[in-house]
Amino acid sequence: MAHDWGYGHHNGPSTWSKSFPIADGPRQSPINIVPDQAQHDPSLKPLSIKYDPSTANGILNNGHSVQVSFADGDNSLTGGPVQGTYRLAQFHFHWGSTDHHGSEHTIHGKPFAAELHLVHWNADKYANMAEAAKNPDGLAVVGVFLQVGSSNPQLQPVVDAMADIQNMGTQHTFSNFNPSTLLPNSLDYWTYDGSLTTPPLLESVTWIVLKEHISVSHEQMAKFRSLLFTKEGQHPCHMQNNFRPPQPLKDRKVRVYP
Ligand SMILES: NS(=O)(=O)c1c(F)c(F)c(-n2cc(CC3CCCCC3)nn2)c(F)c1F
Ligand SMILES: [Zn+2]
Repeated sequence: MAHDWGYGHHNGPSTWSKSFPIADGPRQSPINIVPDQAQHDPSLKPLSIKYDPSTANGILNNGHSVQVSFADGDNSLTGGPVQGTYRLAQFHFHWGSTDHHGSEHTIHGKPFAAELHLVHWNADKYANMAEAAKNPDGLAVVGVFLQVGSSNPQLQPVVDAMADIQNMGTQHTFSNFNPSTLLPNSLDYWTYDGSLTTPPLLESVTWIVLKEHISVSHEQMAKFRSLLFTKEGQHPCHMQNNFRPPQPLKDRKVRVYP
């Protein structure tokens, strides 16, 4: 069944529950994070992230975001709230039509201009990403807020590659890129049990949202918004506001490290 979900008036987040009833489930993402209500937990560990830049193997406009994928390799997320080793599959972004909104998670109800998601799957327990995504401990996504300010040179290779993937369905080679250059200095985080923020909205994600943001310039954000939701030849529709709003916390607690 071809899904035509998107972020428009007729196929956006408020319509997703029609095809994906889990949209109203008990552990949906994103959420609003209230720092003073987050709980300390002595069992939480520091995050350990090690990536191999040689495994970057392409950049894609999938009609929902810009995504850089990685070949299976020595890209590990360990420690933090997770047990075992999670392997990086891809990273992508969500952003707004202005610099004042666009992130998926919010802090005290405040959105950032954009949010980077580094998607990892539990390689100790599952054979691949698709298998992992069907299990409650299958995925771990690191979320990093982007705040508009000075230009971020570490983002520039991704921004430059956008010229080659303007239309939905286009991809380009993208190699020798180390996504840890996109991480802030501090790996302090909030964590909670959640879901994919796009259909199929599977409730298989341990979310790890970093407290420290990275910078992005207004001009770099304009390049994100130059991407298109639409295919070549279709009436062009700029890729922006590709974020799901915060979902009910329900019976969940947010924990904080340290
Ligand atoms: N915003 S998010 O929550 O970080 C986020 C993710 F974590 C994802 F894993 C995906 N995702 C979706 C698939 C198809 C798989 C197809 C097989 C079944 C699982 C999904 N690949 N990656 C995704 F699109 C996304 F937006
Ligand atoms: Zn995402």
